[in-house]
Amino acid sequence: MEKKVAVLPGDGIGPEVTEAAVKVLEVIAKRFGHTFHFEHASIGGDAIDQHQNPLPDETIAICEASDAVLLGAVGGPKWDQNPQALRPEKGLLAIRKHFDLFANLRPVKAVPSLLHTSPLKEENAKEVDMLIVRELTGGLYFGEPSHHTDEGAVDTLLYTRAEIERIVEKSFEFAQLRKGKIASVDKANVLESSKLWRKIVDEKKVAYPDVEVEHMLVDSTSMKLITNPAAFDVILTENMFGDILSDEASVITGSLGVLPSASMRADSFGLYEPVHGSAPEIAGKGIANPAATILSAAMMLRYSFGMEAEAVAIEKAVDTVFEDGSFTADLADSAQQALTTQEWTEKVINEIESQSVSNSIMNSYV
Ligand SMILES: NC(=O)c1ccc[n+]([C@@H]2O[C@H](COP(=O)([O-])OP(=O)(O)OC[C@H]3O[C@@H](n4cnc5c(N)ncnc54)[C@H](O)[C@@H]3O)[C@@H](O)[C@H]2O)c1
Ligand SMILES: CC(C)[C@H](C(=O)O)[C@@H](O)C(=O)O
Ligand SMILES: [Mg+2]
Repeated sequence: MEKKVAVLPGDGIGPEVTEAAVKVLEVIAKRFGHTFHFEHASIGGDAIDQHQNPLPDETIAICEASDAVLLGAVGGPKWDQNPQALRPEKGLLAIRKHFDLFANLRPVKAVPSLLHTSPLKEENAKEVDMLIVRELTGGLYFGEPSHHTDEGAVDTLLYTRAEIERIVEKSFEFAQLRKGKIASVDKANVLESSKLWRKIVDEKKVAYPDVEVEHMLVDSTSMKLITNPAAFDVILTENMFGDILSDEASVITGSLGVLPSASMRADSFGLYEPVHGSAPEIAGKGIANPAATILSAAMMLRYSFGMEAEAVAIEKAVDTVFEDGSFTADLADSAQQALTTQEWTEKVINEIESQSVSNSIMNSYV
């Protein structure tokens, strides 16, 4: 297959981790006989510096001409004092909105070889396998009015029925493919938008009798994520709650550096990015963990290109490298044992290449 991928490295560690993921995708292309065309474009602070715009038209055009987008991260102290329209984060919100990427999938799965780094007791963490389905193009992030003066400030939490219905349906579809359990997380004891959210979840669940639904409040959910994370299958929630709960859930698995994400719309086009940000304090040192971006690339292969075997090849290689005890600094026991971003990526690449050898040996016996 031939596919076009727009690569938006962004800021901080973004360029380091996207470079790693592109290298892995190139190896996958070679091993499985595909052609991936990569076109790089700017977003975030990088785009502000070059074009005075966190999401230039040229970047949108490159993404529109692509089958999927791979993004690193945006933001950093350099742009923190900029006016709102020139904040790197605006570029990220704008690209999500422009492409109508309403469904943000954030899988959180315990990796046995990382459990030593989790602050949770091993018996609590080891069975964790959840999918956070976060609404991504509505809610507080986009509601108008939204502005501030020195005397006051306003943000607006707005959800339309249609916006809620489509994310609720997505979460039911995913629950049917998993353990059939949804925790729909809201703040219906206070927020009007959450009351409508609950009503729509209840309406929709009639069509999915095989799925069990529990409504949960976001405050106690954040506690249960720590005390009993294995109890969750699909967590369905709105934009802001999903942002916070996914960073919290990353702690269970050991590091924010291993959590991937996919942002999808109704068709197969998607944007793939790590859950983490631009980590400015470690940027340029070559020590960032590229696993989250490499695993996001695997999600791209699965959801945008329908390449399941290729996605599994990456996921297996990442697991094997962790099992071998190879870690970047965020997960290593000591600085001496830590691999650089490049060294760790090379291990994943070698692993994929050795899978190819064992597969061809297998094939020669069939
Ligand atoms: N999707 C995105 O582009 C995105 C997401 C979150 C934050 N941000 C932006 O990133 C900037 C920094 O935000 P922050 O510090 O709150 O969050 P962050 O996710 O960048 O970092 C949080 C912590 O995790 C560590 N970390 C994150 N990714 C890592 C990796 N791959 N390897 C090793 N360690 C890693 C960092 O060093 C830091 O200690 C802000 O400007 C924020 O707006 C962007
Ligand atoms: C950078 C920020 C706008 C973004 C968000 O809140 O969605 C980030 O935290 C994320 O999780 O992707
Ligand atoms: Mg976040």
